[in-house]
Amino acid sequence: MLLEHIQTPTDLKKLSEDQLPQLAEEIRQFLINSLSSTGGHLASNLGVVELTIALHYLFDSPKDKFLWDVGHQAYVHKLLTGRGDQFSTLRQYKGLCGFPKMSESEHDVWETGHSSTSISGAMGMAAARDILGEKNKVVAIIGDGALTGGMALEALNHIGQEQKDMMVILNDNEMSISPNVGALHNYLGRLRTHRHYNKMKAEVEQVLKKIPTIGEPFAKTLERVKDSIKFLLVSGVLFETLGFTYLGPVDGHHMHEMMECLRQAGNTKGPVLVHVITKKGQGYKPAEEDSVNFHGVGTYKIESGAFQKKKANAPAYPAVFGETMVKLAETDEKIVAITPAMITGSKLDKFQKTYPDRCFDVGIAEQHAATFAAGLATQGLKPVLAIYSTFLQRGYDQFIHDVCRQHLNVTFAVDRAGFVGEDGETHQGVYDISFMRSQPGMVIMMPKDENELQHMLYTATQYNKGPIAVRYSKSEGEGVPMDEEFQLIPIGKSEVLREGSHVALLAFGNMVPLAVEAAEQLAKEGIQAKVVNARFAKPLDEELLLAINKREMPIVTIEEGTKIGGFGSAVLEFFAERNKEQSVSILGVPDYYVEHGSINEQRAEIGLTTEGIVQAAKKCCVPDIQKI
Ligand SMILES: Cc1ncc(C[n+]2csc(CCOP(=O)(O)OP(=O)(O)O)c2C)c(N)n1
Ligand SMILES: CC(=O)[C@@H](O)[C@H](O)COP(=O)(O)O
Ligand SMILES: [Mg+2]
Repeated sequence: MLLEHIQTPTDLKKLSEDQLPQLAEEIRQFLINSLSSTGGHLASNLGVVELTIALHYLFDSPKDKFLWDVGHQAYVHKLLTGRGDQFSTLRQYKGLCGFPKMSESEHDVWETGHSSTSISGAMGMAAARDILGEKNKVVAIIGDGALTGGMALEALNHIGQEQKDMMVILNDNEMSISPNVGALHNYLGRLRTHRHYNKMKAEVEQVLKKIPTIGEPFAKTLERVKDSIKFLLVSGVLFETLGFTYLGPVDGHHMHEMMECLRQAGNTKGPVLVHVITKKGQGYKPAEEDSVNFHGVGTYKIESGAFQKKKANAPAYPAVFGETMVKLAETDEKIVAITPAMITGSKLDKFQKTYPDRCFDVGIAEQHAATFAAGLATQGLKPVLAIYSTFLQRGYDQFIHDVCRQHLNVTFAVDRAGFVGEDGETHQGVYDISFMRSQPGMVIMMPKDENELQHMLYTATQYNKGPIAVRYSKSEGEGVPMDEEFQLIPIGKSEVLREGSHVALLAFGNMVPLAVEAAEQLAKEGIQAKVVNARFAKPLDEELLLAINKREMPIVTIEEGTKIGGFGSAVLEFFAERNKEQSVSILGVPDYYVEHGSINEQRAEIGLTTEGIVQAAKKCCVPDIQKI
């Protein structure tokens, strides 16, 4: 066994090149075994085994900087940098992070989770190196999916101008989470299919050069002719025009070929783009055949690839979203759906199949997605942008500048709102209430359960006074029955679930069930809590708030979102603006990044639990009640 003797890249370099394919095989088996019980991003990592070995074998991390785009494919990198013994804790609370993490290793020089940032980061490191007069390589490793992210192209554009010595390794497996999309993807396809062109050209040159006297000059002429043809038809002309030396395409699973290509890249001045062709899920048949479902897996049986239990926290709400969208579109032909590369995660597959002309997967392009939605809305259509809370952050200016400011009728179906569990701090959907609330006229809803989600989606597509957001969590749902008919929810109106006179629990969205439980516990201690399903973080139910204030009841607000500028802040502002005395305790995400673990562990860490609500209510009840 070779892998067990590798704790650092120095250990790796002691191997002969001939031993590397065996090491690759051992790493593959390790990943397949380990992730069968922890889950994780299996398929992407199986695709970069040889590439990662070659990079650590040829270059000198951490002096040479490796930046893993998205970072979900950095498990092999972690294995080769001394973290193999931590893989049993992968993506678990206080365990190994599923993405690069500086606090874990000096070899993790750049933290990722959101896509398309590696090339910009690499350019920054290359520019800094040159200013500081240092000598080291800088390598961004980016997938074909991540390359559809606009900022990746911004970075390529800048690098081409600056001509820094650096490498961009394009890991092209034709897949994003789903099959990759876009014109760039089609272009890469032409390069992929013509990779045999290079081989054929080299063979012809070899033969010609053997012909005495005329052979050499003829070969050169032919070279020029062929290069111009290649340049026009199949070369990395896009990248070469941007000022990169384009190398490849190279077989990313052929260790020797890749080593040769990376050596050449390492000896090439200026920016180099190495086009590596890999297979997502390489070496594990179930993942090769279904890399979509093996992109991010829960636990599975190794022999068959059968998933043992749904991915941790299999969310209930996206399925309701997907079903509701199909129903709504049946009777409203103006409804169109947009997803930035998350068609399966957002459960828009059925909508895409049913209404292919009204479903747009724009690739990993959240900025474009938001402004594209704005464009659709200007023409009277009803775009529904299905977007994870955390990824909406990528389209924030477009949200403000193109949608809100123009008061366009765009529905934001903000999925994975709140804690997301194992993906951790880069993916927590805890800022959207705060960053959306700042926009004049914005409407922000969150359902207490799956049934209310369908009504909120219906309400949003009927609403025509500007943008509206329905956020829903990664919770496993409440399993409530679904009404047959859609109901309109009056904008800004809350729902009182339980009357009480000692304290008012204003719960937003998926926090409502916790508040109901807390009220039942409080009642056992003689404290009568009023429980309100807030439904809206904007606009607030002013009538309800004033009535609570009039009865001098303390308020506890509860939201799975940052306390800074969230729903609780809105309630505080409401009373402050009216110079009203009012006790408000805000339960929410404190001012720090909550790391990976299960959703329940994350909630427990910050006291966003039934017990946490009980304690907060007791603390703010009127003094004589506290004696109870
Ligand atoms: C800004 C942003 N949007 C969406 C995602 C979700 N996401 C994670 S991986 C992925 C696909 C990445 O495809 P690619 O870069 O080709 O990597 P592969 O998994 O094929 O190795 C997507 C869309 C993300 N991480 N960041
Ligand atoms: C790495 C990445 O950003 C995605 O794969 C993300 O992990 C998907 O999240 P869900 O599993 O919640 O769809
Ligand atoms: Mg890919």
